[in-house]
Amino acid sequence: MGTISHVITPKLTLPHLTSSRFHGGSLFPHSNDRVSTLKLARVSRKIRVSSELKSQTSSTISHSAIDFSDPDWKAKFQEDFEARFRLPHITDVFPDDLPIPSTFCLKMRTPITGDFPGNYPSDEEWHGYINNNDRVLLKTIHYSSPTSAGAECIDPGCTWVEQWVHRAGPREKIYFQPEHVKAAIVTCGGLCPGLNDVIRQIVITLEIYGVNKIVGIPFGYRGFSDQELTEVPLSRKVVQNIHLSGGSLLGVSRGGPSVNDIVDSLEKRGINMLFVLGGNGTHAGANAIHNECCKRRLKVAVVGVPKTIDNDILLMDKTFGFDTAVEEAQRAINSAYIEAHSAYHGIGVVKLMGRSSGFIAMHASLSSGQVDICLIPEVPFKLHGPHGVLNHLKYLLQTKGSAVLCVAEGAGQDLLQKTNATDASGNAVLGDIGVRVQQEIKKYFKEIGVHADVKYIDPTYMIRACRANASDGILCTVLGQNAVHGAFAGFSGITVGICNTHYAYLPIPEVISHPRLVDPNSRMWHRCLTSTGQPDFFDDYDL
Ligand SMILES: Nc1ncnc2c1ncn2[C@@H]1O[C@H](COP(=O)(O)OP(=O)(O)O)[C@@H](O)[C@H]1O
Ligand SMILES: O=P(O)(O)OC[C@H]1O[C@](O)(COP(=O)(O)O)[C@@H](O)[C@@H]1O
Ligand SMILES: [Mg+2]
Repeated sequence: MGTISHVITPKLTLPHLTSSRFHGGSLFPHSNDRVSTLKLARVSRKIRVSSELKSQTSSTISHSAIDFSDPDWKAKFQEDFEARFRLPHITDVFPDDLPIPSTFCLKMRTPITGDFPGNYPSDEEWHGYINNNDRVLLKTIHYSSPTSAGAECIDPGCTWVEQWVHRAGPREKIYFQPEHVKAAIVTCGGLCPGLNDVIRQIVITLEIYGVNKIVGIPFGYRGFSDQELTEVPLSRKVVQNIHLSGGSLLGVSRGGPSVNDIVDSLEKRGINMLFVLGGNGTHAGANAIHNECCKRRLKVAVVGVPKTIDNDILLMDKTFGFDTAVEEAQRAINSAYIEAHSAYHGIGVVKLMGRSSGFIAMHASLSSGQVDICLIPEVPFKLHGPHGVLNHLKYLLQTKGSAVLCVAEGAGQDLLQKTNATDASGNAVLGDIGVRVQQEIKKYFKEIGVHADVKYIDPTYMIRACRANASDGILCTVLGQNAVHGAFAGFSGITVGICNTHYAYLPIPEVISHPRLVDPNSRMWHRCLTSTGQPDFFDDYDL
């Protein structure tokens, strides 16, 4: 694809009180500056972010290697970007593989007649296909300066550089004959609302292409090696109503067999399309499976659908299940609020999931409007001392009579004893910050002789075991369908996500290089601080 170059020439100017229309100049000299100074005084605590965190919150690229004195740096950057986001394809390994016309054509397949190859669509023109050169723009804001809120600039001058990724959807030509496909679906890691919706859509879409060998692998990657676990045959009939309940029809697990064993199992079972639903770990596994299949010259399409309520996958607007988890968390926060509000000097503490990313806690706090203190892993805090959480709670009891604190499970780990323990997937087992915060609050108020009625709510598993809400239901539907389109189009080692409201295919390594984190200098975190009214819980010299 050629590079499309844009010159930003702002034609639309917003009417402003300082414009010449207002005779005698501005009614409010420097009003803009003053308002923003006042407003931002509370929220613009530019948090000193470690360089590690900085690189993790900016979701595209490490720019340190770019030589900006080179007049061609922008073209080179875009070329490099295009190469990085190129989608691995079956023809990389099988260059002689020829595509056939797609069997996905809604016009031809309503009602589904089922038998192939006799029912391939005719030559009739249908405009429902995505062109392989279609692209989605990854970044849509032109920041005029690196100091603009949330700016993600590539060069010090904040040059506008377009970053295009591949558009998801059905292609006119496909690389698998439906009658030769055996498709498998596997769900790994922890639960997440919407898993059943995605399974359902994958099955339904595969059937529309004409696939009739579809199986589920039980209990995550473990199902590939455990002899006691047998494949689950899947069809539209089986999955018709599964989205009405939470969990996964197939079950989930952490840990499991080696990549070699998984690929052995794929070979033995004759699986040539694998749909992998999971988070960072699962995708690392999916990419390794894809690489191993390439190495063994197996024609297998491995396509991921990102699943994580933590919303910690890079580049995407959000992952499915996140919205539902935030919504479900409202019930816990509201209960904490009612309890705290109804008690004399009541303090409600709610612990929410979020291993390394505080998105659930931040969004749930923002959404509820009932939280006074939100603590997330990305922002350090102190419990004790004049600027600590406990002193602020005392202030809240004095001024409001009650308080609600929402803490993400990965927050404040520096305050807890490190265990070095890991789960079966190798994820660090975290100390319980919710319990610790609760204990410290009780101890503190006892010590200072102030009455405090502390209620602790831990809805952890409740927010992820529920059924997907309507908006997640739609997201799951589109992701599931696009996963199948991606596999039939011959892509492998890819995943599907929503980027700037459009659906895109992304090479797996680009989305899992590190967990996506809340940027403490982002507008969303600032909005959260404005909403809760909380101060900084650390001093500059603490960092
Ligand atoms: N780096 C990796 N390479 C291969 N497989 C992995 C890797 N990390 C995790 N896995 C496997 O992926 C599955 C899910 O990983 P886990 O971290 O528990 O959940 P999630 O995918 O939600 O992050 C597990 O079966 C685990 O063994
Ligand atoms: O008890 P489990 O199953 O290990 O799950 C706990 C973890 O699951 C999560 O909800 C999601 O993690 P995954 O994306 O790895 O599944 C984390 O927030 C949490 O730490
Ligand atoms: Mg994970």
